[in-house]
Amino acid sequence: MKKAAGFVIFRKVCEKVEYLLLKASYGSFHWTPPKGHVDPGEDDFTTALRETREEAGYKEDDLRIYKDVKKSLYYQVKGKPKETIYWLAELKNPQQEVTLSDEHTELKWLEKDGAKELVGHDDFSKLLDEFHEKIL
Ligand SMILES: Nc1ncnc2c1ncn2[C@@H]1O[C@H](COP(=O)(O)OP(=O)(O)OP(=O)(O)OP(=O)(O)OC[C@H]2O[C@@H](n3cnc4c(N)ncnc43)[C@H](O)[C@@H]2O)[C@@H](O)[C@H]1O
Repeated sequence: MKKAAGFVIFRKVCEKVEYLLLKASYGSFHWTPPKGHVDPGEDDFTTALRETREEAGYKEDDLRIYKDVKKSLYYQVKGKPKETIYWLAELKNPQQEVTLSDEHTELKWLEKDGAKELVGHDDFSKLLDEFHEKIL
């Protein structure tokens, strides 16, 4: 099965919790958190860190990672099954800007309901509700 891994990254701004979404520069121009394909021999967590560095410019030290808040989504891409694994992470410095790669054209920081609407997949909405409950 095709596998991807990444982080649902949030920041706290004036008591509000905002989630980071990136818009793909290809295909259906879909919005997701930073994540990407797990390379052969790479463990899922290493992939999540690598893809987040490549796609958003954030390093492990920039994040407060909730290692025990983790969930997989299962869906079909072009008729083939795919698993995408997310961990929850807080951006330590909410002012730190995203550096986009060529894989994305836009970014948004949105509160939970706006993020759910923009992504537009029920399983992601459920994940976000579950993760949101875990935020300290
Ligand atoms: N169509 C295309 N044209 C040109 N280059 C392409 C391409 N697709 C991929 N690439 C290349 O692949 C690279 C990306 O690879 P990676 O960056 O390594 O891998 P990825 O994030 O897992 O890829 P992708 O964006 O396709 O996955 P997602 O599951 O979000 O999204 C895959 C699909 O699943 C849908 N989806 C996302 N979440 C879903 C969910 N929860 N439920 C149902 N469908 C969902 C999305 O809307 C989307 O349609 C890019 O550099 C690009 O070059």
